[in-house]
Amino acid sequence: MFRRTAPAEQADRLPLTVHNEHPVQHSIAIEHAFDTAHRLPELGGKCASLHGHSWRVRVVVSAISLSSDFTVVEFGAVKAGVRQWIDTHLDHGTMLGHRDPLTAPLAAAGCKVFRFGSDQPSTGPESLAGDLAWPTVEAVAVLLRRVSHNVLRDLPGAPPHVRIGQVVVRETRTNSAAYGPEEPA
Ligand SMILES: Nc1nc2c(c(=O)[nH]1)N=C([C@H](O)[C@H](O)COP(=O)(O)OP(=O)(O)OP(=O)(O)O)CN2
Repeated sequence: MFRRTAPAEQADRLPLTVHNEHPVQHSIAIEHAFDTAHRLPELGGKCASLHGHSWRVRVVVSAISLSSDFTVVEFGAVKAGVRQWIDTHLDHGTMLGHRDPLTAPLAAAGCKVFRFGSDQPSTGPESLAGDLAWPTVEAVAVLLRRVSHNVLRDLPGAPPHVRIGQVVVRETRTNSAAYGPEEPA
């Protein structure tokens, strides 16, 4: 015979869980698009040639409970911060490995260049990709999760229980990479 594990009148007061493992979470997501070139010489073939993509990024922000205004965090503030960083450092620019010989001529021609894998700057935007040797879509997802984390950290009055969840970066209609905790089912 089927038996309840708790009396019905107590059930509403039990902690909410999914599969008894993950706490139930609230999450929101913001998206942005940017047009940026890259090349991946270590992969060889056509990826070694300088080429561009219309990239899309989706950033999940999650919280175990809502703030007093019944939000995880206000959309606009997160979106503005992530968009501003991407538009300043990546959009209409070129992402290269730091030893890529194209870096110097592109920069000399006044083109925006963002170097991955450069451990030279210990601060500044490129330091966020210092341990990422090449601008693969996987590495761009790691970079943009770090960027999103910093945006959230620097929001005035950011609630301490709010976290950046999974970041998904899409470089083409068929190719994408995700980084960060999976969203609870
Ligand atoms: N794991 C990864 N593999 C590849 C990456 C990457 O970042 N991570 N990047 C590339 C290239 O950037 C390339 O632009 C995309 O490659 P590919 O899908 O082979 O090319 P198409 O978009 O032209 O593919 P079609 O679906 O045939 O049009 C390669 N691999």
